Order: sequence, then structure tokens, then C-alpha cells
Amino acid sequence: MSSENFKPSNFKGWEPAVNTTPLSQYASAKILAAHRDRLSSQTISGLFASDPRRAETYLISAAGLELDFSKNAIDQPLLKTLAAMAGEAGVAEKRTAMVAGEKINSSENRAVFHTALRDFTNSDPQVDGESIKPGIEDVLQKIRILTSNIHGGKWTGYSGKKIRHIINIGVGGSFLGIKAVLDGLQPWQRDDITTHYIANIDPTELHQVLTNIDAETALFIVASKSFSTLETKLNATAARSWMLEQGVPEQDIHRHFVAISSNISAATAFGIAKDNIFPMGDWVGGRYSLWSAIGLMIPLATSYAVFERLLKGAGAMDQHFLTAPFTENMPVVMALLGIWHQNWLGAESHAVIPYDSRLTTFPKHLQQMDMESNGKTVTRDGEAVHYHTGAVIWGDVGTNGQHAYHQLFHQGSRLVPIDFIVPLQSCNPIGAQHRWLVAHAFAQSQALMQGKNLEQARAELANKGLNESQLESLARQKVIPGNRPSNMLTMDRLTPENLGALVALYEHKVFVQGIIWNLNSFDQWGVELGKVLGNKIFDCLSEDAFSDVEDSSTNRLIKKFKLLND
Ligand SMILES: O=P(O)(O)OC[C@H]1O[C@](O)(CO)[C@@H](O)[C@@H]1O
Repeated sequence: MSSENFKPSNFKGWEPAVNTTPLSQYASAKILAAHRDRLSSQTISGLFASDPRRAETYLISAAGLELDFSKNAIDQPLLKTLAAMAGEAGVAEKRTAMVAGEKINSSENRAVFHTALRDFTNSDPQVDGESIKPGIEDVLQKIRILTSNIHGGKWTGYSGKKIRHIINIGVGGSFLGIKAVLDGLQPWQRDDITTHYIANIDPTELHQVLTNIDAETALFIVASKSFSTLETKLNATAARSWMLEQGVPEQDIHRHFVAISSNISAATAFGIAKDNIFPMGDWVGGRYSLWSAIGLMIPLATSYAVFERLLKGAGAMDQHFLTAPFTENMPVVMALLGIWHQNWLGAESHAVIPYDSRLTTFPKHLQQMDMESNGKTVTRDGEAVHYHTGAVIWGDVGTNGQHAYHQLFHQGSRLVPIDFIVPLQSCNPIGAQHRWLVAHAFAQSQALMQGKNLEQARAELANKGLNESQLESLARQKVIPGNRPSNMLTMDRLTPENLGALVALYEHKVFVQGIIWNLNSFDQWGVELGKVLGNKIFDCLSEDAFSDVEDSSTNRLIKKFKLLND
């Protein structure tokens, strides 16, 4: 499907004008359409054949990462035009505004300043004319002290035993980033601490964690920027009750609960001791908050030094993002390629496939970071968009995917651009396993590009001795179109620094795309309606008599639930 076929007006109540040129507010968009026509007669393999230096030309190194984007159907004129569009959209100006602490989250009137949390330069980040550096340093110091006290046994549970189980209670941005990072930091995790997560409101999750910990050695971290998230509040209340049931004296419960929030009064009202609350500024967005005190579990499960290395890696990517020209800027180039694929070539999703088991949760973190940021259809100025915005982000680790959905990548009818993420050295080398893993990653991107034509398929089958009539139909089924784009993102090893840079890379990619699509990437009004209706339906499920909600399907479901549960 090309973008021209996208007809949002098929959806009632959401009828923006459909423009035949996507992003036509930019002069460069018209030229991009011409580039698409020009390049439609080329293949990626053909571009390699005509340029022996292609692999070096379409390569960016920054902050320990290397992006090889040569296996995309792009050339220099196209790249320059895409970069010009970023210029027209005001990416540079917005980038400056972000790191100047301006309130670019206009609908919530907030600054977007997660970069200040990992800024190890001599700059003085300010919000509302006030330096936020002293506050950042105070919180880091508080984290450092708690980490040292827990590891050193100075902070113990009520019975004097060392803390052995740390449980993060938080959801969305107060969960996914922490889990993605801690999975990545597995070689740096302490042996004497086990980490657990309670995110979902599903009681099964709570049950599974509570049956695997021991109250005397448990520390719960209630992570909630707003301290109003239903899931987190309910789970924290349940965990508190469970601790009391296990015999933790009420007066000692504070030794088992800490919280992170920008809503100190709500955390205090919940019963968290004031000294145990780690504040965060409202200038940190939830999905960008792992760098703040929300990431507390990271140093607790590893060490403060590792947390700092993670921050420094992200800071190095920030510096690259802030200074490199657009055509040599890793997040900008990834953002532009994404927009090219979504808006000009009709891709609807984007797959992220890490070839490292430690990055299993990373695509999930990206789903929140990207889809909650750019899953929008109204511009910053309240106008309906006339183009596709955020892609469906998905993925899982290779090689598992090769035995599942990679078939669709190779022969499916949809275009799915892919980021392969490959650490070139393993932290857990066993035999030739890692060499095989990397071989498969490289082979996937090569196969996607090269494909297999009918002649090749015929020749293969003829070699196997198939006769003409058997051969023809089978050969067609074995054709692999090829010419499918992918990025190869490599690093020497998955170190704390490289992991920090990787997460920051995608944050900036999402930022750039949001600017070009003219969205406010920092609010999430879409999730609110479900919360409101959830409250209403909860009342219906709980009350003896309930007045019908608007549709008969939901009414029937409510009645069925009540029949089974009341
Ligand atoms: O940290 P909080 O305030 O509990 O919010 C959790 C998550 O809920 C959301 O607001 C919406 O689902 C996310 O943006 C956020 O990360």
C-alpha cells in the first residue's frame, strides 16, 4: 500500500483531508515523491554493484555504536532531501529548545529534559530560569547512599537480615525501561540480590512474585511519577498488606518500602516515609524516566558505578545527536529512514530484532517509547494530520524470530523495515554459539536484500533432479523478492555505556520523527479514555444492580462476569 492509498476518512469521527503528497507542508516532500519514482527502478543490490564504497558511505559511528544503513534503497540525493525535510521541520530548533529546558510538551506545559539527567558536561540545565543541576545531584547522592547501605548491610529488613529481594512496583515507563536495562546488564548483576517486577494489575503477577520472595529480606520500590496510577497503587497496597500478614511490624514497614515520584504528597499520603521518597522533576516524561530516580533498581541490582556508566553512554549519544550534521547523525538518519518507509513506501510497522538474549525486553520498551509518543493523529496545533504517523513497533530476539515471523519479512506481502541489533562479542561465550548467532544476523539482512529470483530457484531444483512439470510451480513458491530494507546496528559488546547509548539513540529517533510529523510526542491523552471507562465498568462489575452501559456487547460481558463471580 502506498501512502496515497491511506484513507483516514474511512473512520467516522476522524476525517482529516487526505493529501496526495505525504507531509506536503514541506517543500522537500514534493522532491521526495520524485526520488521515489526515480529509485523505484533500482534495487538495493544494484546500488551496491554501482558503488564499491557504499558500505563505508552509509555508515555512522557514535557513542560506541555503528549504524550500517547501506542496505536501504537510498542514495545521496534522497538522503540529502530527507535531511532537508528535517531542516524544514525545525528539528535543529526543537532540539535546541529541548536541551534549553523549554516547555516543548505544550499540552501539559512541561519541559522535556531527560537529557539533563545524563549530562556530564559543565552545562547548567535550567527550567523556569532555575538550575536543576543541584536537585539532580542531590537525588544521585541519595541513590548512592541507599545503594551503599543496602549492599553494605547498613539498611536491613525489620529483623536485621540483609535485603535480598528487590521488587519494582510500577507500570509503563516506570517498569519497561528498568527491566529492559537490567536484562541488558545481566553480567553486572549482583549474586546476592534477586529482582522482581509487579507491573500488571493481574493478580497472577502479584501472586507469582509474592510466592517467590521472603518478607524479611524484601524491599519494594513503588515507582510512579504521578503516584496516581491505579495498577501501581493497588499493587503497592496489596504488597503492603501481604508484608503485614507475613509478620512485619507496622512500625518497621518503612524499612521495606521506598518510592519514587514527582507527587511527594501522594506518596506520603500512601504511607511511604518521607526520607524514603526519591523525588523526580515533572520535566522527566514517564517513558524517558529510567535515567531518573525511577531507575533506582538499576544501581541496587548492579552498582552505582554501573548506573553511572549507563548514564554516561546515554550522555555520549546526546552529544552526538546535538552536534552531528543531519546526514551523519545516527538518530536523525534512523528517523528519516523510518519516515521514508512509512510515509513514502507504505510500510506500516517497524521491527527491531536484537541478536542478544539480554535485549529481549528492549523491543517492548521501544513499543512504549515510540508508540505512546507518536501514536497520534492531531498535530501540536490541534489540526488533524493527513499522513501516517507512528509505526507499529514490534520484535523479539533472533534467532528465535527466524523460525517464526521472519518468513513474512522474506516473502510476505507487506514491507517491514528492520533494525538488527548485534553485539559483536558475547559476554557469555560458549563454543561457537555466538559466531553462529552473528552469522545468522548478517545472513538475514543479506537474504532480505538479495532474495532469490526465479532462475536461481529453477536452477536449484533442477540440480536436485526435479522434472520440468514439478519444477515450475515449486520454483515460483521458492522465489524470494529481496530488495527489503534493513539497518544493521552493531557494537563491540553490550556494555553499560553501549546500552545507555542504544536507549538514547531510539529516544532521539522518536523525538525527530515527532517533530517532522508535527506531533507533541510527550503527552498520551489516548490512554485516558480507557482508564475512565475502566472505572465505570469496575463499578458495574462490583455493584448488585447496574445501569446499562451504552452498548449491548459490553452489557452482555458484564452480566456474564457477574453470573460467574457474584
Ligand atoms: O509513573 P506513573 O505516573 O505511574 O505512570 C506510568 C505510566 O502510565 C502512563 O502515563 C500511561 O500509560 C505512562 O506514560 C507512564 O509511564
